[in-house]
Amino acid sequence: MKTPVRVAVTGAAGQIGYALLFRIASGEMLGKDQPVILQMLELPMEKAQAALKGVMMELEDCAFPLLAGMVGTDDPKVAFKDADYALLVGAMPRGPGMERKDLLLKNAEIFTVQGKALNDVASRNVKVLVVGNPANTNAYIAMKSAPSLPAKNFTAMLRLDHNRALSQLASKAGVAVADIEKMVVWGNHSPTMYPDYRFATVNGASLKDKINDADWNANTFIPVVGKRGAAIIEARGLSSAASAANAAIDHMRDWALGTNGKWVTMGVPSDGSYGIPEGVMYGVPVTCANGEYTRIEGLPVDDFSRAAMDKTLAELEEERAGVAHLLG
Ligand SMILES: NC(=O)c1ccc[n+]([C@@H]2O[C@H](COP(=O)([O-])OP(=O)(O)OC[C@H]3O[C@@H](n4cnc5c(N)ncnc54)[C@H](O)[C@@H]3O)[C@@H](O)[C@H]2O)c1
Ligand SMILES: O=C(O)C[C@H](O)C(=O)O
Repeated sequence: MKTPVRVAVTGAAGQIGYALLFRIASGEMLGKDQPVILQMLELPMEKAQAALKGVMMELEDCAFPLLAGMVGTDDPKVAFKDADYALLVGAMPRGPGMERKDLLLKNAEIFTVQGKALNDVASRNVKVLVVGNPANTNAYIAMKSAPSLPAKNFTAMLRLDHNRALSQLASKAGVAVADIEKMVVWGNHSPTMYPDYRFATVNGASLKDKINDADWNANTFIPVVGKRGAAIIEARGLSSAASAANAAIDHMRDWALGTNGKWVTMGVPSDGSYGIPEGVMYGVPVTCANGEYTRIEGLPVDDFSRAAMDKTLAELEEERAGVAHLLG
């Protein structure tokens, strides 16, 4: 049996937490031979802590063979202590009348505190995934608040967008999701993201050629994927949870266990390639092996793509400027 690893999850009593924790404890994220210790963070409010207690009781009742321990806390330094993996899900939701800017600032406070706590107490190899919105900028804030951890350890979740794009493409082209390779989603996890299937293949053949519909790409595919989160909220009255948790599992599993050469999308601090300034937390195609991600470099960028990639970059730069004064 392997030594247990420590997995911190924030917002553990929320919707995504409820769809996520049981799958981590059953081995779907890190493998069926990897014991885990769950370190769960919730707000100090009585209701949140009571709900967390209930989730922990249910985890106990599953008698998961891989669940080697559990910690429930309202203290980030307890939740992140020696954490090998940290899934930052908890965030302040947008309330009535709240501007995007207000949301950004409220979350900036949360992710500054959590970034500092990770910096102080987490494993030096901790792999951090930020799910809570605005995910890219929250990840950027956490990264900047943790100067003694490598910047590459901080990532933002674009995988839900990647998976949404795969399903839309599979349905349009009448092919199996599993047969599509080399899909990319560039930029911010927001409606400005740019899902890009120029390089995608199905069983080795070009998917773009097979679909051959530029109008569908610009006027249906890109907006449908970009606005899918809002469509789910409209339909359910709540934001996506099971699919978001599933994407978080996909992201962490691939990062930890590898993709066997398959491209996946991760929001990672830019290395300056593709004209994206260094440090911006931007969705790019990667492969993963041996616990590390490697960007796919050198893809051609045509005029349409340049405009789309710059639009989502401009939004990220605006978000970054909005929180710059908090980051010192
Ligand atoms: N990146 C993505 O693709 C994606 C997809 C879906 C949802 N999301 C985002 O994920 C976040 C969580 O969604 P949800 O549906 O689970 O929300 P939720 O409101 O059901 O749960 C969030 C939980 O986080 C807790 N929380 C808030 N601030 C916290 C803090 N500082 N520390 C610890 N816990 C805290 C709350 O008490 C709550 O229990 C939201 O920001 C949502 O917009 C992102
Ligand atoms: O779109 C949202 O606000 C929720 C979430 O980020 C999603 O993409 O489902």
